[in-house]
Amino acid sequence: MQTLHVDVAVIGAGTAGLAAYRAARARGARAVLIEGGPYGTTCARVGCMPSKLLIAAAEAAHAIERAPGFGVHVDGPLRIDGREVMARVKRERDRFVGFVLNGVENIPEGDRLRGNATFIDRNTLQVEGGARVVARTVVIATGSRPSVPPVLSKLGDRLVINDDVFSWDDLPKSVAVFGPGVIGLEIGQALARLGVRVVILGRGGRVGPISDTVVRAAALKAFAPDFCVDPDAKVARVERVGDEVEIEYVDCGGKSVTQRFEYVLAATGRVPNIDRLAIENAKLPLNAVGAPAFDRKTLQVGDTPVFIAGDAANDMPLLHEAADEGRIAGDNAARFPNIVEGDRRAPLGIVFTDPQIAIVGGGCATIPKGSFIVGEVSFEDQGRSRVMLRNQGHLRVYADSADGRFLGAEMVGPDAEHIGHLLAWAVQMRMTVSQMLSMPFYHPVIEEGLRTALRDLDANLQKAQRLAA
Ligand SMILES: Cc1cc2nc3c(=O)[nH]c(=O)nc-3n(C[C@H](O)[C@H](O)[C@H](O)COP(=O)(O)OP(=O)(O)OC[C@H]3O[C@@H](n4cnc5c(N)ncnc54)[C@H](O)[C@@H]3O)c2cc1C
Ligand SMILES: NC(=O)c1ccc[n+]([C@@H]2O[C@H](COP(=O)([O-])OP(=O)(O)OC[C@H]3O[C@@H](n4cnc5c(N)ncnc54)[C@H](O)[C@@H]3O)[C@@H](O)[C@H]2O)c1
Repeated sequence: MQTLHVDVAVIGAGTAGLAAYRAARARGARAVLIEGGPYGTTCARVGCMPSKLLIAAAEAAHAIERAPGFGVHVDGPLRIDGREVMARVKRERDRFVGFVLNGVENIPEGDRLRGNATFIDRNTLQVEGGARVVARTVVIATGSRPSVPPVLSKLGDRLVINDDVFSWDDLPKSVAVFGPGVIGLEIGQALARLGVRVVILGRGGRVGPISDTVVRAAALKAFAPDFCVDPDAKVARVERVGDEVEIEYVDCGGKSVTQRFEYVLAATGRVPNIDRLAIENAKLPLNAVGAPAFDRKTLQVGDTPVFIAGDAANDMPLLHEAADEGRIAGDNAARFPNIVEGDRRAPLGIVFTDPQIAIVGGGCATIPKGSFIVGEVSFEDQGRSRVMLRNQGHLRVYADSADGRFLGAEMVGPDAEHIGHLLAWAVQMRMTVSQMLSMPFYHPVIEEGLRTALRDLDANLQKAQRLAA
């Protein structure tokens, strides 16, 4: 068996792994990139990009359905060709994957190892059916996979995950989505707008990444016309019957119903791929949930020569965070033991539903209770939003009650992807609410709604300061 001696071994050629490999190489390290599955990254193959392509088709259909509200009519019924929809999703997806594959092909062949890696010890990896790799340092960048609850595990080929959706040649007639998280809401709403009968059933009351109850209520109100989304559903039975799945549940009208669906989509969360690495052989320090304990600024696991990045780390399982973490981990793996802290950005999460959701600064659940003041605005009467018939949703903004520093926001509403960016930049620049209000606001724009929320926050800050004096 061949044994390779390298400086840095990166496990996983996804977004984090590719960034780690490139950062290690940039520092002059001899590095290898080990991949057990298909090249192309989760984001491009079955994640960010195909989901946004499906959503884009749904937006086109929805724009036609909304047009009569402006007095614009398309005579004749709307026709959605599921085969054409899926063909475009896959064609464009393949283009994005192609760019990643080109990048992988540019990596010297000797640096690319194929097969699943497992730990023999902290510095030694076995590549399944291939070489043994002895490395000065290792970067774990193995991503995540869907976690399927036992109640769905007996549905055979009627149970699908996100990967399966993007391999469909045609749209199905009906889908029951389990999990009103980010994936469930994005894919569920897109399918519903493309004419698929959809129900979204959750557990525990969560809606996407929202933690503010006012914003959560506004989101449920906004999504209601598209489908029944019950974040804490009472599901009595899930059973395969022939080529369908029969579900007995309490619907959004409070009625107990039994309905059949062509597919069940499991969107019930993702688990990091760290359980198939024989990680126990590396004797790494573990956290409370049994995962490697690491420093989020250096990505080092304890004081070991092992680093972790991307969804495998399960800190902020988002694309831009995976890229940042990969870069920091790869750089530090090459510098080891002289590691440095990398820059982390202000937290920002966006859900591409309609209306969109944005969570800035980690949202209100991450700010200690009693230490912040809230300002808010409803978009129902916001000028530009009404002009465009997109007047739904709510924005809540939070500031430090001691010094007026802006801390974050939660929003469901029009153009939340753009408002979210403005607000995340303000968090990262450590701006105060009055500094934000001194910035330009054009007329008539959706950002005027943001100004209303900031003015409300400013007034509430002043009130709190007067009361404290
Ligand atoms: C449907 C969906 C939509 C999404 N949309 C967005 C979005 O709009 N915006 C956003 O920011 N994020 C989005 N995400 C999240 C984003 O895709 C992930 O955070 C990101 O892709 C994680 O990158 P990664 O490098 O950690 O993992 P991956 O890209 O999954 O790479 C991990 C790699 O490791 C390999 N591997 C695993 N185990 C081993 C082993 N033992 N040996 C060798 N190789 C191994 C895997 O085969 C894989 O190629 C979405 C995710 C999904 C599922
Ligand atoms: N736009 C984006 O940035 C984007 C899009 C898609 C995915 N992602 C990433 O992928 C991650 C995973 O997404 P996800 O939607 O799978 O997870 P999630 O954690 O966002 O949501 C999972 C949902 O499933 C529910 N749930 C759990 N068990 C259940 C059960 N037995 N029955 C019904 N509901 C159940 C949970 O309460 C939660 O609401 C996200 O956290 C995000 O980081 C990001």
